[in-house]
Amino acid sequence: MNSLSNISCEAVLPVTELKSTDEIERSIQKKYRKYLWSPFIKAAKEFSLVEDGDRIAVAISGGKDSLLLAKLLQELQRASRTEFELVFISMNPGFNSENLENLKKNLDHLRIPCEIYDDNIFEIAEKMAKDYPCYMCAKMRRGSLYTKAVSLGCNKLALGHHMDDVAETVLMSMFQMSKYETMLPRLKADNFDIELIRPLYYVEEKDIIKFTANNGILAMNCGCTVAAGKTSSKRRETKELIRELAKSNPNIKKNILNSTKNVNLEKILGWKIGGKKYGYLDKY
Ligand SMILES: Nc1ncnc2c1ncn2[C@@H]1O[C@H](COP(=O)(O)OP(=O)(O)OP(=O)(O)O)[C@@H](O)[C@H]1O
Repeated sequence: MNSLSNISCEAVLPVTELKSTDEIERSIQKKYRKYLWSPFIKAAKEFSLVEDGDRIAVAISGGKDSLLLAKLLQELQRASRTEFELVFISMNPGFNSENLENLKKNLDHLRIPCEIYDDNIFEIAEKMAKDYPCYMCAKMRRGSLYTKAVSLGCNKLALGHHMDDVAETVLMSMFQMSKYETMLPRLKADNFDIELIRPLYYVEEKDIIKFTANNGILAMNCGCTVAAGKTSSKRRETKELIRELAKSNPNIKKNILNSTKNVNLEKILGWKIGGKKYGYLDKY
């Protein structure tokens, strides 16, 4: 076993015993309708994420976000007139046996018929980029999931990124890379004939945590050193910053996300389209 897979982290712990599958499924439409179902539907409609004839691979990491993503898409399939197929896939990057057993237990209890396949990216990421393996790991994970989804005949791959991930990404681009851009809710994959969709785009992480903890689900919290808080992570710093700012501005995450819908190009110094750079002085 490699060291990335063998560290425990601050957990989202259940605050009750595990609820029955029926109860958990019902809670999506009842107790959490406003916080989970409605924002999920809003994003699905606004960005046409799910369409007739789609065959969607749902990427399950075993964490709280993708478990909820699977349940929401199953519920949509049950409730909507749109005809689409779902295929659930989980890449085992070298999880320890405890995590793997828990993942299988959760999939079984939540009635998610998921194929778990091995791709030992932890070991490779750690060898190639020992101090900051995140980037390498994420890149390899994306390639692995695209390849698997395409091999299963899927035209879309659904990921569990949520509103907090989006807001953090916008700030990280500005603070770390001096550029303004966001994580898109739907995009064509580079080098693969597949689209990536993010149906939790408008769902807040705190509501996913409530759903998970109050239904007694012990989701996988992290399978690696970085998520366990052992290595410096810019994302963690940014999350902390937004949390701090939200104390005086509760709308901060929504505002950051919405700012990417309201870019006033007349008050921007420079921008890029199709790899070409433009500046506001071009028209003078
Ligand atoms: N090992 C994996 N197998 C399949 N899908 C994965 C895997 N790891 C990540 N994903 C997909 O990529 C998304 C983003 O990954 P990330 O590691 O940022 O997860 P996260 O924000 O902790 O979400 P989650 O709670 O679902 O783990 C996940 O929600 C999931 O859809």
